[in-house]
Amino acid sequence: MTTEAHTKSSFGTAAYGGAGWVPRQMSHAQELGKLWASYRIDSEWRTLRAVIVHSPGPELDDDLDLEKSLMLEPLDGGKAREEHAAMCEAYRSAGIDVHHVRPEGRATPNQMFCADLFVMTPQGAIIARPAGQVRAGEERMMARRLADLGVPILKTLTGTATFEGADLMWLDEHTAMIGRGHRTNQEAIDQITTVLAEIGCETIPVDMPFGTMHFMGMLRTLDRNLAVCWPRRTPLATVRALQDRGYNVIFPPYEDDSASYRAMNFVTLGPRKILMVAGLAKYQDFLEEHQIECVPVVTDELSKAAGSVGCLTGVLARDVAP
Ligand SMILES: NC(=O)NCCC[C@H](N)C(=O)O
Repeated sequence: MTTEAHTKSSFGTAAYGGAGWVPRQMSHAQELGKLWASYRIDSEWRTLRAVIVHSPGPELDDDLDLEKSLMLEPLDGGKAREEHAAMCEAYRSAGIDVHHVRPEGRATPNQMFCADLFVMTPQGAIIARPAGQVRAGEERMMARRLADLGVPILKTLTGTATFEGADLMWLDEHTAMIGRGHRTNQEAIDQITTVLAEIGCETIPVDMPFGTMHFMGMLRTLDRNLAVCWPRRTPLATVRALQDRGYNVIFPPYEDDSASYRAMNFVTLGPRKILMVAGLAKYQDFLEEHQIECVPVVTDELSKAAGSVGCLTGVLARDVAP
């Protein structure tokens, strides 16, 4: 039977461009905080508002093959979980919202390193594509949770691109620097350069030395005009780009690889305030001499998995430039 709706012409109706049609009113950027959640970052130092973490579960109790699972030493799952819970509490005490990935099924042992699984931009997230086979798919759990939280996903990497979020740092509101190295390849840099250009941002790639893991370990930003870099490891182009933007670049005392790595693995809570690994008195003294307020958390057990505060923390939202 033919109904009236099927015989009447659709020409001139709103659905086909007629006078009743109301075009979309706002740009994507304007819709952040309205249709989409307002999570975004345009710096590494403005006040931190929200993070995403994965609190490790039974996956750390397995008898892990250290090399295959990219760990440094066997770790005690119970202690690691306690340390992780204390880190989350430190964020909450600082007034920061803590979201959890809650992966479906049993998590993989590195799922807790959330900083590697995405990176935020001024207009949404870029989903990472971890370089090692053992971490493949962790990003899917992150993407699902980000979508649930209302975070727009600007890009999921394709082809054979590999990128880990800890390789991208914001130098200013319009400029990101990416470390090309063990975890992030040129194909990923090309794709990220394109997507960031679409939102008016420039991408500067720099090469990292063999034997290093992430760019995060070479550059941390403490304030609008203060950055800390790893002596002799940070690319010249990074230090110069920071100085050109008015940063005072400081270099902490070098002790040994392990201590220096953990010392750089902090998260900036806001201008001149950081959440850092406890037990690094020399570095803490150095930072305090530069008027940095340090909030220490113990990560002795978690560090055996080759990552610490910075790696465990997916930064979701900071205040943005006015
Ligand atoms: N950003 C980081 O430094 N993440 C640490 C990742 C450790 C993990 N075991 C890995 O090798 O991928």
